[in-house]
Formats: sequence, structure tokens, C-alpha cells
Amino acid sequence: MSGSLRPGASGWRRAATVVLAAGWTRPSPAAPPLPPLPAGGFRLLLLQRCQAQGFLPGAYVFPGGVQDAADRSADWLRLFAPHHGPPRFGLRPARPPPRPFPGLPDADGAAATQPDDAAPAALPDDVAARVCAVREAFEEAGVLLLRPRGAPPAAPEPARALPPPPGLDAWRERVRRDPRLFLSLCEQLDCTPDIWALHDWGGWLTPFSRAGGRRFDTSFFMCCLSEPPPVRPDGSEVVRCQWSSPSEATESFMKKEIWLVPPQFYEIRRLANFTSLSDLHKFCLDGTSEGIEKWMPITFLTANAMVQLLPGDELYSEDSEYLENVMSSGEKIEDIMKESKTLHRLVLYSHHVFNIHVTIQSKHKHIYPKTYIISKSRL
Ligand SMILES: Nc1ncnc2c1ncn2[C@@H]1O[C@H](COP(=O)(O)O)[C@@H](OP(=O)(O)O)[C@H]1O
Ligand SMILES: CCC(=O)SCCNC(=O)CCNC(=O)[C@H](O)C(C)(C)COP(=O)(O)O
Ligand SMILES: [Mg+2]
Repeated sequence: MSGSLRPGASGWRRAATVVLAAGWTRPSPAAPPLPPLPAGGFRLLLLQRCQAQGFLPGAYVFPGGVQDAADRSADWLRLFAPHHGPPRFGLRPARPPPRPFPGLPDADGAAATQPDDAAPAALPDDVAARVCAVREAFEEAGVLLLRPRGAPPAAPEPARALPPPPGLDAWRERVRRDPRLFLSLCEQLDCTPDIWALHDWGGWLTPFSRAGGRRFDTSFFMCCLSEPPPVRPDGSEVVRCQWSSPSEATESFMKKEIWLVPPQFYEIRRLANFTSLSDLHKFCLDGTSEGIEKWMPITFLTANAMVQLLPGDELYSEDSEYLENVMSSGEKIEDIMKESKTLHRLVLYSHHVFNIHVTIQSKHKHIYPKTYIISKSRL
């Protein structure tokens, strides 16, 4: 039996998610009818989680989920062979791992998660995480981020999803029930997961909110697609989808049409720095070459707002105490902000009113969002 990487004593689950950014230049059969974008623009795929979900019900997220033992199975080796194999499967050399938050069980914060079946790990962590993200995109959205075996790499062009072959719905149901069957589907299609189209982007560790709460150690990947693939929410875990540019998603969030949680809001604002898909793709190909950052926000409760502090902020403290604790103050956020200069934080006034303050330089040649403050009239 396959098994998700179940939480160990610490409760952490290893997860992976993929931000799909699709070019929107010319009419495409799969593109929903949406207003034109500025030349070269792109839209992101957002999926709404069903209200019955135990974690983030109703939120709009990128496709993703918990890693399964099947995602790192030795069986993938024969599918990737003879063109690709250990140690890097044709990927660039591994980036230095993210700096761990003190007190987390291992370098990437998820040593407590072990495969149920104790199978030997066959794929490197970052390859298994890509397989997981590709499988989740298929399960949740019906998007096949696959590449025919032996096909030359799409880079430097943005990738293309595989057009859905007949009978795919039945396969999706089977894979949802047993993630090991994703490999069988790939075999039948003579494809591999297009791990080369998924670029390291960053990662988020769920902040502490309450004792025993679910915590994810999530790797974020970016995938640039030349055009939007057809998307069909599974209707169970995911009930709706939408393609939105970063500015459309921000507007939609502020109008309360969609609800985003801080990591997704931050990533959408970060992506607002890119004016075209080709800029974003170029950045992915040569931008974040020096390392990956994985952040655990620290929750700071003030008299009138909840703040999510990020590394580099002057109030952020890399102290293991904050793995399972929040900070708090009886002061108003406006008074706290008057005293603060070195900022990397989200200020959450309500479910749909978030500000981002960034005055620090990005690390590893990555890019951070610009400070984003919504007008007082919306508060
Ligand atoms: N129809 C549904 N209603 C509520 N939760 C659902 C669901 N279908 C799937 N899920 C939940 O979605 C999670 C799987 O997400 P993913 O595959 O993206 O990791 C599982 O949560 P648990 O992790 O709590 O079991 C699963 O129970
Ligand atoms: C203030 C409250 C928060 O910020 S909660 C932050 C939640 N986000 C994360 O934990 C990191 C990113 N997580 C995700 O993208 C998804 O929630 C997921 C992929 C971990 C979801 O996994 P699931 O198995 O439930 O689909
Ligand atoms: Mg999911």
C-alpha cells in the first residue's frame, strides 16, 4: 500500500505545490474568455479548495498537496531511463538547501515525516517533490505536466501541458485513490513527469496557530506554460478554478471574490514584478541560481491586526520558541510600524485586507514583492 508522508511526532507534512503561469497572447481553445492582457502577459492558475477540507477550506491555492511514498519510488528510475537518471535526472546541480529554522527536526524541516512503508528513498528530495507537484496538478486540475520520454527539453521555450488523452477521467479517479498509479499512467502515455519545467521558487512552512494544528513543509515550484491548458477541477477536493494575472488576483481578493492565505498572497504580489511570461521564464532559467529560501512566518498579534513576520524583518526571531508560539503586543500596528525600519512582513487587518511591507534586499538573486499598501478607505 502506498502512503502519504505521514506526520511524525512534530506533525510536519512534506508537501509540494506548483504555480502555473500561462501566456495569454493569442486565443487558445482552452483559454476561458477573459479580458485581454498587456502584450506578453500571463495568468496564474488558482484552485478553490472545497469547504469540507480540514485545512484552508474555501481558500484559493496553487495546485499541490502532501507527498506520497509513491512519489519517490524506485520504480520511477526505469521510466526516466535511459535518458535521465541519478544523481540529478538532468536537472541542474542541487541548490544549497534552505537554512533550517532552529528546532526543526532536520535541514528541510521534515525529518519527522517518513514513508509509511519504509521503502528506500530512490529519488532525490527535489525530484520527488516535483513528481508530487505534477501528480497533484493532475489529480486536482486534470493538467498533465508530462513530457514524452526522450523528447528534447522545451527550455528555453516555456513548456506545454500534454493534451488530455481519451479516458483520462477514469485514470484521474484511480490515481486519486492510489497515487502509485500515476506511474502506470505515465508508462501508458510513454511520458515522464516534466520535472525540468518545474523551477525552484521557494518554500513555506506553516506558521504556528494552535497546538496540534496541521503544519506543512511545502516546496514551491514555478512552471511557465506557453498557453493555458484545459483545467477541470476534480469537483471533490477542488471545486472551482480561475486564471488570473497577479493584478486581477489581487483585485479579486480585495473584492472578496476569492480568499487567499498569506503565502499565496505574497507569491502573487511577488509575481506582480514580472510584466511578461518571457521575463518570468527567463528569470526562472537563470534567476534563483544561488539558493532557495523556505520561510516560516512568525505570527505577531497586535491590538488591531495580525502580522506575519518573515525572515529579515527586525522583529523576526530565529528562536525555536516561535516554532510553537506566537508573539503578541497590546499596541496598535500603526504605533508598532512607526518604530520599525527593517521590514519583511504581511499585515492582516481582516480576511481580505492584507498589506505587505518590504524594505530588505532579496537573497539568492530572488525577487521579493514591492511594498503593497491598500488605501485607507478599504480598511
Ligand atoms: N471531497 C473532499 N472533501 C474534503 N476533503 C477532501 C475531499 N477530497 C479530498 N479531501 C482531502 O484533501 C486532502 C488531500 O489533499 P492532497 O492530495 O492535495 O494532499 C486530504 O486531507 P487530509 O490530509 O486531511 O487527509 C483529503 O482528505
Ligand atoms: C495565517 C494562516 C496561514 O498563513 S496558513 C498558511 C498555509 N500555507 C502553508 O502552510 C504553506 C503552503 N501550503 C499550501 O500551498 C497548501 O496549503 C498545501 C499544498 C500544503 C495543501 O496541502 P493539501 O494536502 O491540504 O492539499
Ligand atoms: Mg491539495
